[in-house]
Order: sequence, then C-alpha cells, then structure tokens
Amino acid sequence: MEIDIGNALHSVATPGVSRETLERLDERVADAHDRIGTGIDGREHGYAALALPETADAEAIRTAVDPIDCEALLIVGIGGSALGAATIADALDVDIDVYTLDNVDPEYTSQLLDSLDLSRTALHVVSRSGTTAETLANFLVAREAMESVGVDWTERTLVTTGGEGNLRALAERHDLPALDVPAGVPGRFSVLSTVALPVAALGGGDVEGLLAGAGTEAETLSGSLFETPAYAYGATTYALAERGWTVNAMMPYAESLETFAEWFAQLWAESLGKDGVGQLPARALGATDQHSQLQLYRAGPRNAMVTLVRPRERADVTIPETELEGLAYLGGSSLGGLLDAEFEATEASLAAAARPSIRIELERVDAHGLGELLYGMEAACILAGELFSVPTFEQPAVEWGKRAARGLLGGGEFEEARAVEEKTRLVID
Ligand SMILES: O=P(O)(O)OC[C@H]1O[C@H](O)[C@H](O)[C@@H](O)[C@@H]1O
Repeated sequence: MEIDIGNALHSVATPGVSRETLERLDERVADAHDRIGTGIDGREHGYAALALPETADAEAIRTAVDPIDCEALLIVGIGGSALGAATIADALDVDIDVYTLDNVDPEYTSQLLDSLDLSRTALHVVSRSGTTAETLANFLVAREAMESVGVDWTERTLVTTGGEGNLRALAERHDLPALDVPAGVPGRFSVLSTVALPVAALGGGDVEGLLAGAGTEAETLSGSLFETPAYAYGATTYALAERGWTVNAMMPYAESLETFAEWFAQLWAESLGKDGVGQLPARALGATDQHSQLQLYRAGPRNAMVTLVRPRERADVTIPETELEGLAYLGGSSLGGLLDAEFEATEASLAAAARPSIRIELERVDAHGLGELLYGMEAACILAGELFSVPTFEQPAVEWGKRAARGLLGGGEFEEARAVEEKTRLVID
C-alpha cells in the first residue's frame, strides 16, 4: 500500500499541512508508535488487533467451516460483526453468494429470507458480546424460517462469539461449530479474525493471502510517518482535521471496494468521534460520485478532505470504436483507462480548488492487497487515536443508545430510556 500526501501539503491545500508541521508531528508519531508497540506486545485491548496477522489461526477457521456445504452464506451480525465479512465478500472473488442481515427492517428481512433456498444456505451468526438485540432477533427469525421449510439449522449454522453471552450458550446447547472472537480485538478491528475470515474460507477465498498482506503492512510500522504508509495516512488526516477538515470522504475507484468504504466509516467514526474531535467519514465511489458528491467536496464548506483509493492493475474492457465523431476519443481506449483518467482529474480538480486529498494505491484488489489496505487503515486509525488522545477502543455514545433501546423494550431498568419520554417535540402536521 502506497500513500501520497502531496495534495494535503500547504503548497496545495488551504489550509494544508506544512513539511515543518509533519516533522514536528513525527516526534509524536514516534511516541505513539512506542505506545502501539507496547500494546501489541502485551496484547492489550484494541492494540491486539494489530497482532492478528501473526495470531490469527487460519487452520481453525478452515476446520470450523469444513463440515458446512452451502451455495450461499447469510451473515447475521451488525457493525464490526458484519462489515468486515461484507467487505471481503465484495472485494474478493468468493464462489458462494453472500448476503448480510445487519438491520432489523422487517420488510427487508422477510423478503431476503423468502428469496433464499434455505436448504443450500449457511448461517454465520456473529456477535462479540453475544447479546446484541438486532443480531439475536435476526437469528431467531432466520432459524424459524429454516425450521418452517424443514431445514435442520443446526447443520448449517456457524457461530463466532466471545467467551460468554447468549450466543455462546446457544452454540453449546446445540453443539454448533463455534469460533472465538480473539481476546482484545474490538468488533471494528476484527476483520482479520474469526469474525470475518470464515466468508473467505467458505467461498474458496485466499485466507492466507489476506493475512500475508496484513503481515506485509505490519512490517512497515516504524517510528516515523515518513517511512510508514499507515502512519502517514493517520497523521496527515489528524493534522487536516485539526485545520478544520473534519469530513473524510473515502472514495475508492473500484466497485469491489464500495463496501470497504462502509467498513472504513465505522472504523473511523466509532474510534475517533469522541470528546468533541474526530472526522466524519463520508462514503463515496469513484467515478460514480464525481457526478453527485464531488461538487460539494470541491466547492462546499471548506471542511472535506477526500481519500482517493485505486488499484494499479485491474482486468480491463476495451471500448469499441464508434461511428459517432464526437465519441471518437473513447474508441480503442478502455473502461480502466477512462476510470484512471477520472481519478487523476478528480485529484487535480480538488487541488486546483485548494482542497486536500490523500491518494492510496494498491497493486491490485486481491487478497494480499486487501489485507494490506485493511490492516493499514486499522493502524492509521489507532495512530490517529493516539494523536487525538481519545479512547480509540471505546464507544460510550453507542452504548448509551443501546441502553435506551433496551429499556424501551423492557429489557431492564435503564435511566437512558427516560430520555425518550422526555424528548422535545415541535410537530408540524
Ligand atoms: O459484535 P457485537 O457485540 O454484536 O457488536 C456489534 C456492534 O455493536 C455495537 O453497537 C458496537 O458499537 C460496535 O462496535 C459493534 O461492532
């Protein structure tokens, strides 16, 4: 993974980041790197995620999925327990159909379950806590749907969860294959673990390649942002946020990475959005969103930086010659060539408007490249969390809402639920 921060420099962006600022910041990066290294070595909560390429047990994952014979996989989870697997499934060439139930919209859930051949579908139920209401509710609905068509769900269900909780109890009661969420790995940092790798193992994907890519990126971590692509990204985004660029539009130029932008959004928002700081992650897709969101990023409030991601190599499609003179310039070139030109043009157009962008390039979107990207963004996020001085691995604001909802559902006495009754309304009808 290569990072180009040239378009974030103050010679391009206003305000941008000066070379002197980066050099001063590099002293803090060195300290942060020491802290991160200590956390990795001690397998401390959160930091343990960066040890995953080394500690993940690909063999255990293959053994757990081995008895499952399926044409489709339904992932039941939410947040970090769903987005990593969805990212892998969309980016890599897996040979099963993959669906995700990560919401409790009744219409969507029933339509999806009705459309699947449940006798050929496996369930992967994922919850680190084993208590998340949406996940457990969706599982119960999916299980009943299987039972109602005479499918033995216990033969087609794999569980990934923590040491205790409802899901652990369920796996034990029905003797289901169960994988452990590795200790110290929060959901949004769990993509390179038992949480998300089973989709690759089931679909004939390259689990080892993903871990090898992550390992390659792990080897680059050093005490200087000038030598560490992940830290260059984390430190530059931090410096830009400090200068008012509080929106980070993640814009991959590859359809296969569209879900990666969703995964990134959770990572960035939930990890860094604390104590009045952070960056709002926006999800964009090149070139599609050049024709919608780009107007705002280039000419709206001066608060949005753009992260442009692209693979250097991809399969290509030639554009046929045309009889239309006005389109002659397209004939004989390729869709990939056009996409690359759009990428270069977007980057230049932002720079011409003094708006910052950062370029991330991968060799290609394969298991190795994806492993590099996912690990690199996790390391960047942890580094940014150190620079922002926020508790990267906590999410108290999310927990607040969960307690309020649980109280409303009669799941216990939670004072947060009272806030729902006390809401201020001004209804216009
Ligand atoms: O894996 P689970 O315990 O079910 O949690 C699923 C998700 O829900 C929570 O609300 C957290 O804020 C997320 O970080 C987490 O990924």
